[in-house]
Amino acid sequence: MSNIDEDLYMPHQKISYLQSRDPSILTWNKYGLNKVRVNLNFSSDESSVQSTVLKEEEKHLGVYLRIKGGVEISSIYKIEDDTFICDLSDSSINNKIAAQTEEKYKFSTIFGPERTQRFIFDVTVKEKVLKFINGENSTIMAYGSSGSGKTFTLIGTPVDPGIIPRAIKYLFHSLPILKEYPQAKPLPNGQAVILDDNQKIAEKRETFNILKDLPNCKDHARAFNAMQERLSMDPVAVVENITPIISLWISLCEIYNEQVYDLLQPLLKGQCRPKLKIGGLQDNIYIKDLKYVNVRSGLEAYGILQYGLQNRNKASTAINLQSSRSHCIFTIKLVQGYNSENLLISSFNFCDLAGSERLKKTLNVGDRLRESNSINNSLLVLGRCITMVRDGQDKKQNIMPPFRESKLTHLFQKAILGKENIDLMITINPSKNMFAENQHTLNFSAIAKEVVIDKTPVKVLNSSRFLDLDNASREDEIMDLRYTIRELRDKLTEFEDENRVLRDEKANLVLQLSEERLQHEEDIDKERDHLIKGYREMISIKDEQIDTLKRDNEALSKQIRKLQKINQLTVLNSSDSSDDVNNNFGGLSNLPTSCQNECESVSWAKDSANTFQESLLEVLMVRLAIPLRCLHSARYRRVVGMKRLQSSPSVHIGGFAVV
Ligand SMILES: Nc1ncnc2c1ncn2[C@@H]1O[C@H](COP(=O)(O)OP(=O)(O)OP(=O)(O)O)[C@@H](O)[C@H]1O
Repeated sequence: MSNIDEDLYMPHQKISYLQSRDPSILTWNKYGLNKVRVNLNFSSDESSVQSTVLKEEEKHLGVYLRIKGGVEISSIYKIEDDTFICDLSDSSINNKIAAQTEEKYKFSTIFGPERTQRFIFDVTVKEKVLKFINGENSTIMAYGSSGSGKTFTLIGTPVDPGIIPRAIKYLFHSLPILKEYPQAKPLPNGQAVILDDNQKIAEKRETFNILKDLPNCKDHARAFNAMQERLSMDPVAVVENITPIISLWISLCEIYNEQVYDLLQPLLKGQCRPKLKIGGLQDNIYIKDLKYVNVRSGLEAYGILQYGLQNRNKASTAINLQSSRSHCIFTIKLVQGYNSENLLISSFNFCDLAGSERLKKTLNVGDRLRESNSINNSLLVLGRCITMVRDGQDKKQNIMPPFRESKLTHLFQKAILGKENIDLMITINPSKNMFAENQHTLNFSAIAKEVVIDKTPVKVLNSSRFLDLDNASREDEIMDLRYTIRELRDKLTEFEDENRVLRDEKANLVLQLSEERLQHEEDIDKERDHLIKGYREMISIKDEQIDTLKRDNEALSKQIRKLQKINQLTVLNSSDSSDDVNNNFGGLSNLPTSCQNECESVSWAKDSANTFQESLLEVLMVRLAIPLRCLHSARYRRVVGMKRLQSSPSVHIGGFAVV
């Protein structure tokens, strides 16, 4: 250890608490009530590990129910010991499907709204922490609808910490002081390696770097210290046969929209959080490249947890102002032993599932809707997997549930199959308007409660195969390759299915297109025929009009010719010798042929019944300038074809008043 630079860890003033010891460590064993001796069993003989006799209750998955506090409990719910009863006869819940009057759900323990965080921790987790120190793996999963209190139960608040901070506290309370530098590190594939001096320094620097970036670290430190004071009187467990190698590591990741992200990975400005892959096979599924951060005290672990939680995807929905939009997995790993050949690795997973959501209630759209769909889908797969495990166990059949359909079930398949300690913390909001959500959650819990744990949890021991990193990584590579082959095969089948669907869709579209084209052509033909018919009709109407006009024109020309003759006669016989009349009538005798056209064009513009007469008058008065009084004579009237001209002294023609 000589080359380790002690100055490297000189605490920055702001994070000085990180280097101080937990008060719990200083008071370690001071309140040593109910001491528990933990005996580490390093025997690699599995039969010795499996010889432990399970209690009847432990043979099934542990399913706890927590009823949310601070809300009015609906009268339809009743608690009788460990049984939760829903009164389905209540008309207000409008449950049309219900055939029976009540539904009963049995749980390992029911925590009413009055139960404190501490009580819940004591019942559900405390003993598991000791098992964890003793080398066993455990998982606690919080399941419930959005806003029912999953995050509150697991994380809690600074004044009312949940299961995880209490577990951290209790763990460090029970362990002796850990060495300044970690001696061994867990590998992603579940094994562990001994660290050399440089690696030890690098790991310690990593922890320091994360904590120095933690905003509000003083608040977190204060919250944690306050919690420690409250917990200091708790009974502690004491590990008596401590091994020379003992290191604690934590990781935090989330499954968001079916992608795994490392929440402890510090990012540069503008850098996106990288997506992680899942590796391994069957009983050894793990997240590749997930970061494990070394911690030496509860305070450090709490700080790192807070750092990661700040990176978690949260958003406001109509149901919960701070709704978790992802499944979040917090893992504590403990590596203990004597040398690389005798290392025992245990892990404790805390999984805060995102809440199931009814889209009608959350009013989600856009990103929130996409998240809801992905959350609901993965919870649906979880439900299907648990149901199939239960059914398989019932019928003693080897059914393989669709674990790979979601990242969550893929990761926890060993625990769901009952090969590892797993407990479910079911949370419900007991208000009446959450009835449908609660029924769904309770039905899920009823199935989960029947899953049998078929093996005593097996301890993970380092075997000689994993003695050095080279071997471990080669083993890892083989597993990776196997996994990739399987993944590629799955993808190929998926692609083939998709391809078939697409081909069918294409054929349908081509058919549809040709049908539409035919239909379109028919429409065009119909339209064209219709237009042609219309034009033809219009042409025949116009022809008729032309004929009428021609006839009118001929009649007009006849009249004009008659007028010309009359005019000549009038000039010869007229008793009216006024100059005007003479001039005009003289002009009329020389009436040019264009005058006939004038008459014609005027009559064209008219549309009244007397068109022809009016046109004639117009020609006589305007073009030939025959005074109105002359037109009153019987001769003109006869020519024009009118019995009598208007008595009015003026006639309006073409907008001009002719007097
Ligand atoms: N047992 C309880 N007593 C008092 N308050 C509670 C309790 N459980 C939850 N709450 C409060 O209810 C609100 C919603 O709780 P929480 O965020 O834990 O729900 P959730 O189930 O995690 O929701 P989501 O799935 O949307 O993330 C929070 O303000 C929390 O403090």
